[in-house]
Amino acid sequence: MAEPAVTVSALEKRYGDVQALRGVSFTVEPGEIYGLVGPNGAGKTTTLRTLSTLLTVGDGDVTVFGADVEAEPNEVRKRIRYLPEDAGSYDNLSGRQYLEFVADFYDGDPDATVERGVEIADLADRIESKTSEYSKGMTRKLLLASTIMTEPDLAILDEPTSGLDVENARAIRDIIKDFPGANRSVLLSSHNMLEVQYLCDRIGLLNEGEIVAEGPPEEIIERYDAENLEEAFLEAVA
Ligand SMILES: Nc1ncnc2c1ncn2[C@@H]1O[C@H](COP(=O)(O)OP(=O)(O)OP(=O)(O)O)[C@@H](O)[C@H]1O
Repeated sequence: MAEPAVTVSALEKRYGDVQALRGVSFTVEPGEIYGLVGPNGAGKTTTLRTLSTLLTVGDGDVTVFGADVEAEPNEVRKRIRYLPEDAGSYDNLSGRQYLEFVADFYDGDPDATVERGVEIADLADRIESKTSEYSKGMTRKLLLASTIMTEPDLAILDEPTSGLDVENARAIRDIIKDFPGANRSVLLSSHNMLEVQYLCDRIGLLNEGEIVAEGPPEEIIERYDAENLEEAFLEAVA
């Protein structure tokens, strides 16, 4: 079997007195969209930031394509791109200039990378406008495009559609759904149950630092004899 994109094993994390993660374990397979879903404060961002090598591992083991995030962070960084929930672009650059700026950090033909980004962002001639003039939805599309235009093996996306209207959220979801290939994976977080049901091959329901249920969304719904994922979540934490 192919090496997992991600393995998280018994991950614990504490911030002072707050126990944010209490033994979280899951894997993400190549080609898979995996969603961590749960309420505010469940530990989603903490998990994603640990995988992205931005936080130390408290306890447990975390690997990305077989590389340990603490022992080999540079190996991990070569394979991933991380889009934080609160990411911004540079106000004085146009959308295209921002994509050019990002493309220069990565291998590959920068022109081809930028063209891919322009196509993914799908902002028509507004790609030439300064990003300070973008709406929230336009900015998010640009940032998502800049994240996946470099074709990382693993895209880690924190709340990719948070705060967006229905149309922009749908556009972002479609971009994400189109991204994985045989060897490319997506790990995303969301508190939107409908979103993960639409997007994800498998999900982990995270609550108070623990995964309370895991599997394909339909299987979880069936397991709890629920109408939808929201109801299944409430059953799982009851
Ligand atoms: N830098 C920090 N210092 C102290 N506590 C923190 C810090 N970052 C997160 N926490 C705490 O850790 C827990 C998990 O937070 P985290 O941000 O990982 O949750 P989340 O599921 O991403 O939430 P949200 O959906 O609101 O973004 C929360 O109790 C939070 O208050």
